[in-house]
Order: sequence, then C-alpha cells, then structure tokens
Amino acid sequence: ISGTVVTGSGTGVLGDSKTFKTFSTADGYYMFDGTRGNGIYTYDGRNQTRIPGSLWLDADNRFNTTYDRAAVDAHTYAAWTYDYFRNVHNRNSYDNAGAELVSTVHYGRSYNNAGWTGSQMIYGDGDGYNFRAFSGSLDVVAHELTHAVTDFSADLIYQNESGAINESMSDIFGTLTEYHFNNNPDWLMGEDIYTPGTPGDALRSMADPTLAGDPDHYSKRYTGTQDNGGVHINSGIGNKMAYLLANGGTHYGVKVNGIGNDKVGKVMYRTLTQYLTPTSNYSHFRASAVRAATDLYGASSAEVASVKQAFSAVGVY
Ligand SMILES: Cc1cccc(C(=O)O)c1OC(=O)C1CC1
Ligand SMILES: [Zn+2]
Repeated sequence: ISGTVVTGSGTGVLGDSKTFKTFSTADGYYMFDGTRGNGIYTYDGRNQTRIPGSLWLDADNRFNTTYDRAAVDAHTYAAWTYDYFRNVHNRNSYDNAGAELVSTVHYGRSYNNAGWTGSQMIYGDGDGYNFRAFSGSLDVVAHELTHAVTDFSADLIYQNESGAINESMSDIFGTLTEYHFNNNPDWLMGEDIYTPGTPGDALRSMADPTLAGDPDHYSKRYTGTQDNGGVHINSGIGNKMAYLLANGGTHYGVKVNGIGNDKVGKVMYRTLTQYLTPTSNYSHFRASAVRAATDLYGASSAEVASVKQAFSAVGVY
C-alpha cells in the first residue's frame, strides 16, 4: 500500500499521552512505523489467538479509546526499545539486520501473559485484577524484545540454568531500557501492569528476588521441573548479580563496588552477544562476563573486579 509516514498521538494503558509514527493511506492510518529498521508493525488480535491478526487501522490518527491503549503502548515501547538497542549498543533490531518488529495486542481473552513467539511479540489484556494489558509496561516490552535479541545471539536454551540466564538477560535489559528513558525507572519487573489494585508490588524484584520467593544466591537455586526448570525462578540469581553490579552493596557478607547502569549494559550486552552459548550455565555466565569486562576495561580494571565480586556475592564461581 502507498502512503506517508506521519506522527500519531494517543493514550497509553496508564492514561498517559504519547506520540508515535503511523502510516497515512487512503484507508486511514496504520500502526506501521517505517522509520526504524524494516518497520515496526502493531496488530489487533481482536481477543482471538490467531496471530498476527489485522494491522491496526485508525480513521483519524488519534488513538484515544480504551481499546486503543494497549496498541499505543505496544507500538511506542517497541520503538523506544528499538532505539535503546540501536543508540546504546549499535544493534539494528533484534537480528542486527533491521528485522521487522511485530506485536499483537488484545491477544486472547483476559490473557494473563505476554511473550515472544519466536517471530513476534504477543500481549494479553490481563484479567484486570492480576494484570492490566501487558504492553503498558516498558520493562515488559523490552523484556520480550530481549528474548528475540537472545535468540539471535547466545540463543540460550530456554530451560534450567541457560534458561534462567535467558530470563535474567530479559529482565536486565528490560530494566536498563526503563532507566534509559527515565520511565519511572526501578529494579522491579512489570510493576506498571501487575495487580492494578495494589500499588507498589511487581511481578519480580531484581533488588530482592526473595520478595517473589525467588533465590538471591546460587546455593538456593530451584532444581525441580516446574517453569522449564525454574527459568523465572533462578533468574533471581542473575538479577541480584546485575543489581549489585550496577548499584553496589554487601550481600551474604560479600562487598560489591557498583559500576553503574551504563557499564552493566555494556558488559551484559557483550557477554550476551560475544561469549554466551546455548548451553551456558551460571559458572560460564561468570567466566563470560569477566571476559567481556576484560575486553572493555582491562584485566586489572575496577570493573572486572566488580564483576567477580557480584558473581561471588550470589555464590557463582
Ligand atoms: C508474564 C509472563 C508469562 C510467561 C512468560 C513471560 C516471559 O516473557 O518470560 C512473561 O512475561 C514476563 O515475565 C515479563 C517481564 C514481565
Ligand atoms: Zn521472559
């Protein structure tokens, strides 16, 4: 279809106003952003589970109905996450070749999940009690897109320790993206869409994984078969490591000197894209992060020392 890139405006899941790129055609305005990579496309799942659904079309380029809100945030936050990986890590979309970013909102009925299907993002509306529409949280959108980056780099197998590292990387870059845009940033995951009736809680806390019953030390790792061998449980070990590496602190008697968010982003991005492999476990995660930090800052640098301290603090050697 022929048309022109224009700027649309609308209301997000939290009632906030934002603008984003749309495509003006004879049919109306599509949620297609032609300014980033091979394009960002947002679809309407129409509360069915057929994907991708229909490309979002609006009559007047103003997206202010309640039904529009999930699409506004999925489209906007996909663009922001694209910009984070492009501008901060020089990566052009998840495949580093400009791959189209495809999202489907209103997926299923009261669906309390979000995910990366292997080729696109899907966002449920939530049941309105346990969750609000999942695209309403920037850290969630960046979490899902990071799964795509991981699949096209380390390709960490989504089970047991490699799966926990896969999950932790998604939480890490979800949080770093939130800080990059200063979007009410914190080391919580999904706080904006989790239990709308209960302020201040979240799906997970990276600062204190034990709040969700997840381990904050390797000695406390889950070794059962639930959750693909605890990928959303043992991610707490990597999450606590990253939190300490960025902010510093003493954990189980081990002191960590913080290096700040930006350096954590550089070390973790290089670790993910240059050293981790599909079968990496936590011990290999430590070795890989030490190598990445050594490449970036030198073997005798404070940054390398902090990486070792952070992994030691969570019992990984
Ligand atoms: C809510 C949810 C359910 C199942 C898998 C995921 C998944 O993407 O791993 C998921 O999304 C998250 O964890 C995002 C960060 C809040
Ligand atoms: Zn995930």
